[in-house]
Amino acid sequence: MKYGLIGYKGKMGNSIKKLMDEENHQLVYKLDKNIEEEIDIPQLIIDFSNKSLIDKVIEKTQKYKSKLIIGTTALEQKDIEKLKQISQNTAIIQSYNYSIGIQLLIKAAQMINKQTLNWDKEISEIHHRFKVDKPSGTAIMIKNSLDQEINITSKRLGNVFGEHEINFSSLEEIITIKHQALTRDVFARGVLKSVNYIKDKKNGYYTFKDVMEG
Ligand SMILES: NC(=O)C1=CN([C@@H]2O[C@H](COP(=O)(O)OP(=O)(O)OC[C@H]3O[C@@H](n4cnc5c(N)ncnc54)[C@H](OP(=O)(O)O)[C@@H]3O)[C@@H](O)[C@H]2O)C=CC1
Ligand SMILES: O=C(O)C1=N[C@H](C(=O)O)C[C@H](O)C1
Repeated sequence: MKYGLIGYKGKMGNSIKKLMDEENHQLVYKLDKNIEEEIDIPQLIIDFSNKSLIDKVIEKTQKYKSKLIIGTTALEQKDIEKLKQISQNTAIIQSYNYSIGIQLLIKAAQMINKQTLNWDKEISEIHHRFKVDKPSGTAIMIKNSLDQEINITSKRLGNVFGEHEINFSSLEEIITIKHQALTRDVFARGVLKSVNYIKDKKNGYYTFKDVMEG
């Protein structure tokens, strides 16, 4: 598939390009801070850049009439609404976390949450020192999946790829569930899975949960 990569010089961009190359996809459009290169019309745009670029991402998706897989976090509700609007004319997959493990963690958390409604709950996340947004998009996604106000604490340490922990506590016991990303490739592999999912989709707004249940 001919694809474009926005944020292609970044940590995720590098990981995604490596895996897309292995699957013989062709990178025909690149956009990063100091470069824009168009070799051909991309059928799909993949965006792992920065929320400040969202209008440019939408503009390019509309210009090329391409499909879109977006992983950039810290989007505002108005940005999500714009993506849903343009998904009437193309297929879009949006997720703050493309790892299979986090989808399973959310399922487990929802099951536990149903049985512990009056328990104390806390979400904590740790990421590398270069991460510009706080809390992580994944922590927000977990909180939203439990549909209740839950405190989130964040740490920015070294080169941590992504750790998310949820604690459920009564006065007599604690349940802790945790996910650790050991490589950025875990997210890139979820993007590859999403590329195969979106191939035959005409239009619509999808999440990585839809891809997993595909
Ligand atoms: N959904 C998921 O599964 C995952 C999502 N993410 C998210 O993906 C995004 C990127 O993460 P990561 O790759 O670690 O970040 P990086 O900072 O390594 O990469 C971001 C890239 O986008 C470029 N960029 C940033 N701002 C602009 C701008 N205003 N104009 C043009 N280019 C810009 C950066 O260029 P420069 O380096 O020159 O600033 C860089 O090349 C983040 O939002 C992160 O939270 C990360 C991992 C997994
Ligand atoms: O910036 C990162 O690295 C990550 N960001 C995403 C988030 O904000 O949840 C996903 C993952 O945890 C890695």
